[in-house]
Amino acid sequence: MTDGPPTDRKDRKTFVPPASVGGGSLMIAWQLKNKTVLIVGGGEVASQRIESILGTDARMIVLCPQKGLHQRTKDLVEHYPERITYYDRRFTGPAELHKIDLVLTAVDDPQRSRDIVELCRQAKIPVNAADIPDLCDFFFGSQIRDGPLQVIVSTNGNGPRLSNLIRKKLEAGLSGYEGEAIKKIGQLRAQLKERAPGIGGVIGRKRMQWMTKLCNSWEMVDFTQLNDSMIQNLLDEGWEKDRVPTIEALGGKPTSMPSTVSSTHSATPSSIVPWTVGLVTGVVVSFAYMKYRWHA
Ligand SMILES: C[C@@]1(CC(=O)O)C2=NC(=C\c3[nH]c(c(CCC(=O)O)c3CC(=O)O)Cc3[nH]c(c(CC(=O)O)c3CCC(=O)O)/C=C3\N/C(=C\2)[C@@H](CCC(=O)O)[C@]3(C)CC(=O)O)/[C@H]1CCC(=O)O
Ligand SMILES: NC(=O)c1ccc[n+]([C@@H]2O[C@H](COP(=O)([O-])OP(=O)(O)OC[C@H]3O[C@@H](n4cnc5c(N)ncnc54)[C@H](O)[C@@H]3O)[C@@H](O)[C@H]2O)c1
Repeated sequence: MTDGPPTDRKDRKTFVPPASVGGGSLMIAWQLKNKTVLIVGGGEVASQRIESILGTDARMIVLCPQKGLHQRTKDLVEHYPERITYYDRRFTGPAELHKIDLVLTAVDDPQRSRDIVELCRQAKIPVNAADIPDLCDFFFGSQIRDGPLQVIVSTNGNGPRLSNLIRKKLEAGLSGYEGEAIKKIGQLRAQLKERAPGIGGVIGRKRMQWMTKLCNSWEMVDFTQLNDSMIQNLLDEGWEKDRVPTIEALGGKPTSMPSTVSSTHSATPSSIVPWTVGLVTGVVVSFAYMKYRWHA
Protein backbone atom coordinates (compact mmCIF):
# COMPACT_ATOMS: atom_id res chain seq x y z
CA MET A 1 0.00 0.00 0.00
CA THR A 2 1.26 3.50 -0.79
CA ASP A 3 0.42 6.56 1.28
CA GLY A 4 -0.85 8.74 -1.55
CA PRO A 5 -3.41 8.03 -4.27
CA PRO A 6 -2.21 5.34 -6.71
CA THR A 7 -0.41 6.80 -9.70
CA ASP A 8 1.35 3.82 -11.29
CA ARG A 9 -1.19 3.10 -14.04
CA LYS A 10 -1.39 6.76 -15.11
CA ASP A 11 2.40 7.02 -15.25
CA ARG A 12 2.94 4.00 -17.49
CA LYS A 13 3.76 4.66 -21.12
CA THR A 14 1.96 1.61 -22.49
CA PHE A 15 -1.82 1.48 -22.24
CA VAL A 16 -3.12 -0.99 -19.65
CA PRO A 17 -6.78 -1.74 -20.38
CA PRO A 18 -9.32 -1.68 -17.50
CA ALA A 19 -10.01 -5.03 -15.84
CA SER A 20 -13.54 -5.14 -17.22
CA VAL A 21 -15.04 -3.55 -20.31
CA GLY A 22 -18.76 -4.03 -21.05
CA GLY A 23 -21.27 -6.65 -19.98
CA GLY A 24 -21.51 -5.48 -16.36
CA SER A 25 -23.53 -3.02 -14.31
CA LEU A 26 -22.63 0.36 -12.90
CA MET A 27 -22.04 -0.20 -9.19
CA ILE A 28 -23.05 2.87 -7.26
CA ALA A 29 -24.66 3.89 -3.95
CA TRP A 30 -27.84 5.59 -5.03
CA GLN A 31 -28.98 8.43 -2.75
CA LEU A 32 -32.78 8.50 -2.49
CA LYS A 33 -33.31 11.45 -0.15
CA ASN A 34 -36.54 13.31 -1.02
CA LYS A 35 -37.44 10.72 -3.66
CA THR A 36 -40.64 8.72 -3.94
CA VAL A 37 -40.54 5.03 -4.82
CA LEU A 38 -43.61 3.27 -6.19
CA ILE A 39 -43.89 -0.42 -5.29
CA VAL A 40 -46.49 -2.36 -7.24
CA GLY A 41 -47.51 -5.60 -5.50
CA GLY A 42 -47.59 -6.60 -1.83
CA GLY A 43 -46.32 -10.20 -1.76
CA GLU A 44 -43.11 -11.56 -0.24
CA VAL A 45 -40.84 -10.00 -2.86
CA ALA A 46 -42.54 -6.62 -2.38
CA SER A 47 -41.93 -6.91 1.38
CA GLN A 48 -38.20 -7.39 0.66
CA ARG A 49 -38.23 -4.34 -1.62
CA ILE A 50 -39.87 -2.30 1.14
CA GLU A 51 -37.13 -3.37 3.58
CA SER A 52 -34.44 -2.37 1.10
CA ILE A 53 -35.99 1.06 0.53
CA LEU A 54 -36.55 1.56 4.28
CA GLY A 55 -32.78 1.57 4.62
CA THR A 56 -32.71 4.75 2.50
CA ASP A 57 -34.44 8.09 3.10
CA ALA A 58 -37.04 7.68 0.34
CA ARG A 59 -40.81 7.72 0.77
CA MET A 60 -42.79 4.79 -0.60
CA ILE A 61 -46.18 4.26 -2.18
CA VAL A 62 -47.38 0.65 -2.17
CA LEU A 63 -50.19 -0.43 -4.47
CA CYS A 64 -51.78 -3.83 -3.88
CA PRO A 65 -55.23 -5.24 -3.18
CA GLN A 66 -55.60 -5.98 0.55
CA LYS A 67 -56.24 -9.67 -0.08
CA GLY A 68 -52.86 -10.05 -1.81
CA LEU A 69 -50.81 -8.58 1.03
CA HIS A 70 -48.12 -10.78 2.59
CA GLN A 71 -48.06 -10.60 6.42
CA ARG A 72 -44.60 -9.01 6.36
CA THR A 73 -45.82 -6.30 3.96
CA LYS A 74 -48.83 -5.65 6.24
CA ASP A 75 -46.55 -5.31 9.27
CA LEU A 76 -44.13 -2.95 7.51
CA VAL A 77 -46.97 -0.74 6.21
CA GLU A 78 -48.44 -0.61 9.71
CA HIS A 79 -45.15 0.15 11.48
CA TYR A 80 -43.83 2.86 9.15
CA PRO A 81 -46.87 5.02 8.25
CA GLU A 82 -44.64 8.09 7.94
CA ARG A 83 -42.55 6.34 5.27
CA ILE A 84 -45.12 4.19 3.46
CA THR A 85 -48.44 5.21 1.92
CA TYR A 86 -50.51 2.14 1.13
CA TYR A 87 -53.43 1.97 -1.33
CA ASP A 88 -55.74 -1.05 -1.39
CA ARG A 89 -55.98 -1.35 -5.18
CA ARG A 90 -54.23 -2.52 -8.31
CA PHE A 91 -52.02 -0.32 -10.51
CA THR A 92 -54.48 1.71 -12.61
CA GLY A 93 -52.38 3.39 -15.33
CA PRO A 94 -49.95 6.19 -16.23
CA ALA A 95 -51.38 8.62 -13.63
CA GLU A 96 -49.82 6.40 -10.91
CA LEU A 97 -46.38 7.55 -12.10
CA HIS A 98 -46.99 11.22 -11.36
CA LYS A 99 -44.12 12.56 -9.19
CA ILE A 100 -42.58 9.08 -8.90
CA ASP A 101 -38.78 8.78 -9.10
CA LEU A 102 -38.34 5.01 -9.11
CA VAL A 103 -40.64 2.03 -9.73
CA LEU A 104 -40.39 -1.55 -8.44
CA THR A 105 -42.88 -4.11 -9.66
CA ALA A 106 -43.33 -7.38 -7.77
CA VAL A 107 -46.56 -8.81 -9.16
CA ASP A 108 -47.64 -12.31 -10.16
CA ASP A 109 -48.77 -11.04 -13.56
CA PRO A 110 -45.91 -10.78 -16.11
CA GLN A 111 -48.01 -8.97 -18.72
CA ARG A 112 -48.99 -6.28 -16.20
CA SER A 113 -45.33 -6.05 -15.23
CA ARG A 114 -44.36 -5.48 -18.87
CA ASP A 115 -47.05 -2.79 -19.28
CA ILE A 116 -45.80 -0.94 -16.20
CA VAL A 117 -42.20 -1.14 -17.42
CA GLU A 118 -43.28 0.30 -20.78
CA LEU A 119 -45.06 3.22 -19.06
CA CYS A 120 -41.91 3.85 -16.99
CA ARG A 121 -39.79 3.91 -20.14
CA GLN A 122 -42.09 6.52 -21.66
CA ALA A 123 -41.93 8.58 -18.45
CA LYS A 124 -38.14 8.02 -18.18
CA ILE A 125 -38.45 6.56 -14.69
CA PRO A 126 -35.94 3.81 -13.74
CA VAL A 127 -37.74 0.53 -13.09
CA ASN A 128 -37.06 -2.94 -11.68
CA ALA A 129 -39.45 -5.77 -12.59
CA ALA A 130 -38.80 -8.61 -10.13
CA ASP A 131 -40.00 -11.27 -12.55
CA ILE A 132 -38.37 -10.06 -15.82
CA PRO A 133 -34.62 -9.39 -15.51
CA ASP A 134 -34.31 -8.43 -19.18
CA LEU A 135 -36.60 -5.45 -18.60
CA CYS A 136 -34.85 -4.19 -15.44
CA ASP A 137 -32.91 -0.91 -15.47
CA PHE A 138 -31.13 -2.17 -12.34
CA PHE A 139 -31.02 -5.28 -10.19
CA PHE A 140 -31.17 -5.79 -6.46
CA GLY A 141 -28.50 -7.85 -4.77
CA SER A 142 -27.73 -9.59 -1.51
CA GLN A 143 -26.86 -6.98 1.09
CA ILE A 144 -24.75 -6.51 4.18
CA ARG A 145 -25.52 -3.41 6.21
CA ASP A 146 -23.65 -2.39 9.32
CA GLY A 147 -24.22 1.28 10.08
CA PRO A 148 -22.80 3.21 7.13
CA LEU A 149 -21.12 0.09 5.71
CA GLN A 150 -23.09 -1.21 2.74
CA VAL A 151 -21.97 -4.20 0.72
CA ILE A 152 -24.03 -5.70 -2.04
CA VAL A 153 -23.29 -8.89 -3.90
CA SER A 154 -24.56 -9.07 -7.45
CA THR A 155 -24.21 -11.83 -10.00
CA ASN A 156 -25.64 -9.49 -12.63
CA GLY A 157 -28.82 -11.53 -12.85
CA ASN A 158 -27.15 -14.92 -13.26
CA GLY A 159 -27.54 -16.59 -9.88
CA PRO A 160 -29.52 -14.90 -7.08
CA ARG A 161 -29.09 -17.84 -4.70
CA LEU A 162 -25.34 -17.68 -5.19
CA SER A 163 -25.49 -13.97 -4.32
CA ASN A 164 -27.05 -14.97 -1.02
CA LEU A 165 -24.40 -17.63 -0.32
CA ILE A 166 -21.45 -15.43 -1.31
CA ARG A 167 -22.82 -12.61 0.85
CA LYS A 168 -22.93 -14.95 3.86
CA LYS A 169 -19.29 -15.93 3.27
CA LEU A 170 -18.22 -12.29 3.07
CA GLU A 171 -20.22 -11.49 6.20
CA ALA A 172 -18.41 -14.23 8.10
CA GLY A 173 -15.11 -12.58 7.13
CA LEU A 174 -15.96 -9.23 8.70
CA SER A 175 -14.84 -8.37 12.23
CA GLY A 176 -18.10 -6.65 13.20
CA TYR A 177 -16.22 -3.44 14.03
CA GLU A 178 -16.47 -1.98 10.53
CA GLY A 179 -19.76 -0.08 10.89
CA GLU A 180 -18.74 1.65 14.12
CA ALA A 181 -15.24 2.37 12.79
CA ILE A 182 -16.68 3.98 9.66
CA LYS A 183 -19.00 6.17 11.74
CA LYS A 184 -16.02 7.42 13.75
CA ILE A 185 -13.98 8.02 10.58
CA GLY A 186 -16.92 10.02 9.22
CA GLN A 187 -16.87 12.21 12.34
CA LEU A 188 -13.10 12.61 12.13
CA ARG A 189 -13.21 13.58 8.45
CA ALA A 190 -15.95 16.13 9.10
CA GLN A 191 -13.87 17.72 11.89
CA LEU A 192 -10.77 17.66 9.72
CA LYS A 193 -12.60 19.46 6.90
CA GLU A 194 -13.75 22.12 9.38
CA ARG A 195 -10.23 22.62 10.62
CA ALA A 196 -8.65 22.57 7.16
CA PRO A 197 -11.44 23.66 4.79
CA GLY A 198 -11.33 23.81 1.02
CA ILE A 199 -12.15 21.55 -1.92
CA GLY A 200 -9.30 19.87 -3.77
CA GLY A 201 -5.98 21.64 -4.32
CA VAL A 202 -3.00 21.42 -1.97
CA ILE A 203 -5.12 21.19 1.18
CA GLY A 204 -7.30 18.45 -0.33
CA ARG A 205 -4.24 16.39 -1.25
CA LYS A 206 -2.76 16.88 2.22
CA ARG A 207 -6.01 15.77 3.89
CA MET A 208 -6.21 12.69 1.65
CA GLN A 209 -2.60 11.71 2.34
CA TRP A 210 -3.00 12.05 6.10
CA MET A 211 -6.32 10.16 6.19
CA THR A 212 -4.84 7.39 4.03
CA LYS A 213 -1.80 7.08 6.32
CA LEU A 214 -4.02 6.95 9.41
CA CYS A 215 -6.37 4.32 7.93
CA ASN A 216 -3.41 2.21 6.83
CA SER A 217 -1.77 2.39 10.28
CA TRP A 218 -4.66 1.69 12.66
CA GLU A 219 -6.65 -1.50 13.21
CA MET A 220 -10.39 -1.34 12.53
CA VAL A 221 -11.14 -1.73 16.23
CA ASP A 222 -8.94 1.28 17.10
CA PHE A 223 -11.29 3.67 15.32
CA THR A 224 -14.27 2.40 17.33
CA GLN A 225 -12.66 3.82 20.49
CA LEU A 226 -12.55 7.41 19.26
CA ASN A 227 -14.68 9.93 21.14
CA ASP A 228 -14.97 13.72 20.65
CA SER A 229 -11.99 14.66 22.81
CA MET A 230 -9.81 11.91 21.28
CA ILE A 231 -10.71 13.20 17.82
CA GLN A 232 -9.63 16.72 18.79
CA ASN A 233 -6.44 15.28 20.26
CA LEU A 234 -5.79 13.25 17.12
CA LEU A 235 -6.14 16.37 14.98
CA ASP A 236 -3.89 18.42 17.31
CA GLU A 237 -1.19 15.78 17.70
CA GLY A 238 -1.56 14.07 14.32
CA TRP A 239 -2.89 16.33 11.58
CA GLU A 240 -1.25 19.53 12.86
CA LYS A 241 2.12 17.80 13.26
CA ASP A 242 1.79 15.69 10.10
CA ARG A 243 2.17 12.36 11.86
CA VAL A 244 0.00 9.45 12.99
CA PRO A 245 -0.19 8.89 16.76
CA THR A 246 -1.13 5.46 18.10
CA ILE A 247 -4.51 4.89 19.72
CA GLU A 248 -2.71 4.33 23.04
CA ALA A 249 -1.05 7.76 22.78
CA LEU A 250 -4.55 9.24 22.58
CA GLY A 251 -5.64 7.44 25.75
CA GLY A 252 -7.24 4.45 24.04
CA LYS A 253 -6.79 0.78 24.85
CA PRO A 254 -3.99 -1.08 23.06
CA THR A 255 -5.06 -2.82 19.90
CA SER A 256 -6.59 -6.24 20.48
CA MET A 257 -6.23 -8.74 17.71
CA PRO A 258 -9.27 -9.99 15.76
CA SER A 259 -9.40 -13.25 17.78
CA THR A 260 -10.81 -11.24 20.69
CA VAL A 261 -13.78 -9.98 18.65
CA SER A 262 -16.99 -10.71 20.51
CA SER A 263 -19.88 -12.29 18.65
CA THR A 264 -22.14 -9.51 19.91
CA HIS A 265 -20.34 -7.20 17.51
CA SER A 266 -21.31 -9.17 14.45
CA ALA A 267 -22.94 -7.29 11.59
CA THR A 268 -26.73 -7.51 11.46
CA PRO A 269 -27.67 -7.60 7.79
CA SER A 270 -31.32 -8.39 8.26
CA SER A 271 -32.03 -5.69 10.81
CA ILE A 272 -32.84 -2.20 9.67
CA VAL A 273 -30.17 -0.20 11.45
CA PRO A 274 -30.02 3.58 11.26
CA TRP A 275 -27.29 4.48 8.81
CA THR A 276 -26.00 7.61 7.25
CA VAL A 277 -26.45 7.49 3.52
CA GLY A 278 -23.78 10.17 2.99
CA LEU A 279 -21.11 8.11 4.67
CA VAL A 280 -21.15 5.24 2.27
CA THR A 281 -17.92 3.28 2.37
CA GLY A 282 -16.86 0.00 0.83
CA VAL A 283 -19.95 0.02 -1.22
CA VAL A 284 -20.85 -2.13 -4.14
CA VAL A 285 -24.27 -1.29 -5.48
CA SER A 286 -25.40 -2.92 -8.66
CA PHE A 287 -27.26 -0.51 -10.88
CA ALA A 288 -27.72 -2.36 -14.11
CA TYR A 289 -28.55 0.28 -16.68
CA MET A 290 -27.43 -2.19 -19.29
CA LYS A 291 -29.53 -5.16 -20.14
CA TYR A 292 -26.56 -7.25 -21.23
CA ARG A 293 -25.90 -10.55 -19.52
CA TRP A 294 -22.52 -11.49 -18.19
CA HIS A 295 -20.74 -13.69 -20.69
CA ALA A 296 -17.46 -14.30 -18.88
C1 LIG B 1 -30.09 -11.20 -4.30
C2 LIG B 1 -31.58 -10.99 -4.17
C3 LIG B 1 -31.83 -9.60 -3.65
C4 LIG B 1 -33.27 -9.19 -3.47
O1 LIG B 1 -34.20 -9.78 -4.04
O2 LIG B 1 -33.44 -8.21 -2.72
C5 LIG B 1 -32.18 -11.29 -5.53
N1 LIG B 1 -32.85 -12.44 -5.49
C6 LIG B 1 -32.76 -13.01 -4.25
C7 LIG B 1 -33.13 -14.31 -3.95
C8 LIG B 1 -33.72 -15.26 -4.85
N2 LIG B 1 -34.41 -14.96 -5.95
C9 LIG B 1 -34.81 -16.16 -6.54
C10 LIG B 1 -34.37 -17.24 -5.74
C11 LIG B 1 -34.61 -18.74 -6.03
C12 LIG B 1 -33.33 -19.44 -6.45
C13 LIG B 1 -32.71 -18.93 -7.73
O3 LIG B 1 -33.40 -18.79 -8.75
O4 LIG B 1 -31.47 -18.67 -7.71
C14 LIG B 1 -33.66 -16.67 -4.68
C15 LIG B 1 -32.92 -17.40 -3.57
C16 LIG B 1 -33.45 -17.17 -2.21
O5 LIG B 1 -34.65 -16.81 -2.04
O6 LIG B 1 -32.67 -17.40 -1.30
C17 LIG B 1 -35.64 -16.27 -7.75
C18 LIG B 1 -35.58 -15.25 -8.80
N3 LIG B 1 -34.85 -14.09 -8.79
C19 LIG B 1 -35.04 -13.44 -9.99
C20 LIG B 1 -35.98 -14.17 -10.74
C21 LIG B 1 -36.44 -13.82 -12.13
C22 LIG B 1 -35.56 -14.50 -13.17
O7 LIG B 1 -34.36 -14.75 -12.93
O8 LIG B 1 -36.07 -14.75 -14.27
C23 LIG B 1 -36.31 -15.31 -10.01
C24 LIG B 1 -37.25 -16.45 -10.36
C25 LIG B 1 -36.50 -17.41 -11.25
C26 LIG B 1 -37.34 -18.54 -11.75
O9 LIG B 1 -38.54 -18.36 -11.99
O10 LIG B 1 -36.74 -19.62 -11.94
C27 LIG B 1 -34.38 -12.23 -10.40
C28 LIG B 1 -33.53 -11.44 -9.67
N4 LIG B 1 -33.22 -11.64 -8.36
C29 LIG B 1 -32.32 -10.72 -7.97
C30 LIG B 1 -31.95 -10.48 -6.65
C31 LIG B 1 -31.79 -9.97 -9.14
C32 LIG B 1 -30.43 -10.56 -9.56
C33 LIG B 1 -29.46 -10.76 -8.38
C34 LIG B 1 -28.10 -11.12 -8.81
O11 LIG B 1 -27.63 -10.62 -9.81
O12 LIG B 1 -27.43 -11.90 -8.10
C35 LIG B 1 -32.86 -10.22 -10.20
C36 LIG B 1 -32.33 -10.43 -11.63
C37 LIG B 1 -33.83 -9.06 -10.33
C38 LIG B 1 -34.09 -8.34 -9.03
O13 LIG B 1 -34.74 -8.93 -8.17
O14 LIG B 1 -33.65 -7.19 -8.92
C39 LIG B 1 -32.23 -12.08 -3.26
C40 LIG B 1 -31.31 -12.68 -2.19
C41 LIG B 1 -31.35 -11.78 -0.97
C42 LIG B 1 -30.58 -12.33 0.17
O15 LIG B 1 -30.67 -13.48 0.52
O16 LIG B 1 -29.89 -11.54 0.81
N1 LIG C 1 -36.50 -10.99 -8.00
C1 LIG C 1 -36.60 -11.95 -7.13
O1 LIG C 1 -35.72 -12.07 -6.29
C2 LIG C 1 -37.74 -12.88 -7.15
C3 LIG C 1 -37.79 -13.94 -6.24
C4 LIG C 1 -38.89 -14.76 -6.24
C5 LIG C 1 -39.92 -14.51 -7.15
N2 LIG C 1 -39.84 -13.48 -8.02
C6 LIG C 1 -40.97 -13.12 -8.93
O2 LIG C 1 -41.53 -11.88 -8.44
C7 LIG C 1 -42.95 -11.87 -8.57
C8 LIG C 1 -43.59 -11.59 -7.20
O3 LIG C 1 -43.27 -12.65 -6.31
P1 LIG C 1 -44.04 -12.82 -4.92
O4 LIG C 1 -43.52 -14.03 -4.28
O5 LIG C 1 -44.00 -11.56 -4.15
O6 LIG C 1 -45.52 -13.10 -5.47
P2 LIG C 1 -46.91 -13.05 -4.72
O7 LIG C 1 -47.86 -13.84 -5.54
O8 LIG C 1 -46.73 -13.38 -3.28
O9 LIG C 1 -47.33 -11.52 -4.78
C9 LIG C 1 -47.77 -10.89 -5.93
C10 LIG C 1 -48.53 -9.67 -5.50
O10 LIG C 1 -48.86 -8.84 -6.58
C11 LIG C 1 -50.17 -8.32 -6.37
N3 LIG C 1 -50.66 -7.84 -7.66
C12 LIG C 1 -50.95 -8.58 -8.76
N4 LIG C 1 -51.32 -7.74 -9.77
C13 LIG C 1 -51.25 -6.48 -9.29
C14 LIG C 1 -51.50 -5.21 -9.83
N5 LIG C 1 -51.89 -5.06 -11.10
N6 LIG C 1 -51.35 -4.11 -9.04
C15 LIG C 1 -50.94 -4.24 -7.76
N7 LIG C 1 -50.68 -5.44 -7.19
C16 LIG C 1 -50.83 -6.54 -7.94
C17 LIG C 1 -50.91 -9.48 -5.76
O11 LIG C 1 -52.07 -9.06 -5.09
C18 LIG C 1 -49.85 -10.00 -4.79
O12 LIG C 1 -49.85 -9.24 -3.61
C19 LIG C 1 -43.32 -13.21 -9.15
O13 LIG C 1 -43.50 -13.03 -10.54
C20 LIG C 1 -42.10 -14.11 -8.91
O14 LIG C 1 -41.92 -15.05 -9.90
C21 LIG C 1 -38.79 -12.68 -8.04
